[in-house]
Amino acid sequence: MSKVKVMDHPLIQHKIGVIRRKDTCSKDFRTIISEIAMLMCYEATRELKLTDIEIETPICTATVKELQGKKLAVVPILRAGLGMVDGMLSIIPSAKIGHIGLYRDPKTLEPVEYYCKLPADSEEREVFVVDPMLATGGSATAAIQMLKDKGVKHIHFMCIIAAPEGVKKMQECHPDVDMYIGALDEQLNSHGYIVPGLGDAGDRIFGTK
Ligand SMILES: O=P(O)(O)OC[C@H]1O[C@H](OP(=O)(O)OP(=O)(O)O)[C@H](O)[C@@H]1O
Ligand SMILES: O=c1cc[nH]c(=O)[nH]1
Ligand SMILES: [Mg+2]
Repeated sequence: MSKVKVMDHPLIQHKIGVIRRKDTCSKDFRTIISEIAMLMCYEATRELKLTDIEIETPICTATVKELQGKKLAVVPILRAGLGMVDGMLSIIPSAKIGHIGLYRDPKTLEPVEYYCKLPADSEEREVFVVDPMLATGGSATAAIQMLKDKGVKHIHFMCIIAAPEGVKKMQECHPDVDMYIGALDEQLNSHGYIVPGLGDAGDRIFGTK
């Protein structure tokens, strides 16, 4: 069964409180989404493996730690996932970026695929799929299936707000994928929006509604 880590860091919780407010403007919303993504990335990379290497300091030879093995990739689910990329790159600047385009059909709530472009060596990378919202789980499970179909094996999922329905669907469909969640909310409403949530993350990031 996948590991589910709900963030308890006070800075993350405070910032999530600010983006939930309906009067937080697009500019502030974008900035804070990026800051949360950076803080969550710090937590989500806590278990990356290290190896010892020998280096020369200006004083002597020393054994230091270096990230071992697999390189990293960040894969945002368009559009809203784009808002998390810069924050993550600010602390893992060498990560490659893939893009998966999916939108949720407003009537059926089913994900509709429109784009997929991944780094050439994604199969060898530790991939972090990012999207601020996990609602029914349709988009995240479909995106992760697209990655698996292309041979990606080491997948983690990061979202800022999750509904219990989405977490359950992820665990059923992808029990091998760890989940890092900023806040676990109560439920979905009849339109498939997370309650209390923060509304439509993509629209709030890009100012489209
Ligand atoms: O778990 P689900 O029920 O699939 O809902 C979550 C999805 O809905 C939102 O995207 P949206 O369809 O609004 O696209 P957008 O990012 O382009 O706004 C959100 O960013 C997720 O991708
Ligand atoms: O609450 C929700 C649900 C899906 N997508 C969003 O952006 N917000
Ligand atoms: Mg949207």
